[in-house]
Amino acid sequence: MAPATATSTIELTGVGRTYTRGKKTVQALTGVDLTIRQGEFITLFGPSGCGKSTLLRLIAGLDTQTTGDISVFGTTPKQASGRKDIAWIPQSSALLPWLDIKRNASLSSVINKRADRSGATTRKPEDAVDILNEIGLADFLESRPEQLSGGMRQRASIARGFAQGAPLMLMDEPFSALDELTRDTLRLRLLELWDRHKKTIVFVTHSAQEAVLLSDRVVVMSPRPGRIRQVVDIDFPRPRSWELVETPEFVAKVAEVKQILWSAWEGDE
Ligand SMILES: Nc1ncnc2c1ncn2[C@@H]1O[C@H](COP(=O)(O)OP(=O)(O)OP(=O)(O)O)[C@@H](O)[C@H]1O
Repeated sequence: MAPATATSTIELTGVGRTYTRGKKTVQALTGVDLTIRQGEFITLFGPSGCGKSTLLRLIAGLDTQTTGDISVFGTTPKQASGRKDIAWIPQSSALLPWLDIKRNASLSSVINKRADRSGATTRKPEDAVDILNEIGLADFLESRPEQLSGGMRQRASIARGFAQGAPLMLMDEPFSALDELTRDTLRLRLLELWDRHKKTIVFVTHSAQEAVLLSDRVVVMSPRPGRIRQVVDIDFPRPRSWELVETPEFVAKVAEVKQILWSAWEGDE
């Protein structure tokens, strides 16, 4: 395994994942080499079936690679997950319906007390109410999930992830079920939180525009078998705003990222 450097959070070396069901074999990922730096916002971008979620699940320790090595903060993903150093933000908010938003967002502090007492974790739990305020839910702390819109529920889910205090956050298409206007707002809110709380974020999306707006680097992937085509640096200054999206440079960068994807597909045929 490649040694993790002081500034690297995640090292993936020759990572592959093959699923076998009966006589059928699916090579979901092959030959993935990637180093993710501490504090980086990195996005996995590609079409359906290129292995984005598989890769995220491997980093989370929810699944195990068939080949290669993964190091998260110098240990296996499962060990990092056991230390509560990884927060997972799912596609749908997955809040507990019988708890109000404040209690939902605070839940991890209650659940993870044992890991905190062991002293092994590097996570620093944060006040859930502070983060709910930051993400614009100050007036809804006592509301239950069913009383909120889909966008508000997803905000609460993101707040819960940040309140957990894990240094690494894995986000699997967290905005995909939301309408375009809500997505636009939440993208910027997420960037503000990331900037203030200094997390490493690995984010999965189908949207080239979302990938370019949010990321320091975009990992462009292609399917059959799932692999990395190219890693694209996104150098636009931060903080980023909607004015950036209108600029010719931004539009050109989105086109460049899409072009890498299309050329990968043409190469497959
Ligand atoms: N548990 C599993 N058993 C068998 N095949 C699987 C399993 N999980 C994923 N696959 C296959 O692995 C490939 C990659 O799937 P994965 O969900 O990682 O892709 P994705 O890029 O996240 O797709 P999407 O954007 O649609 O979520 C697909 O061909 C999928 O059918």
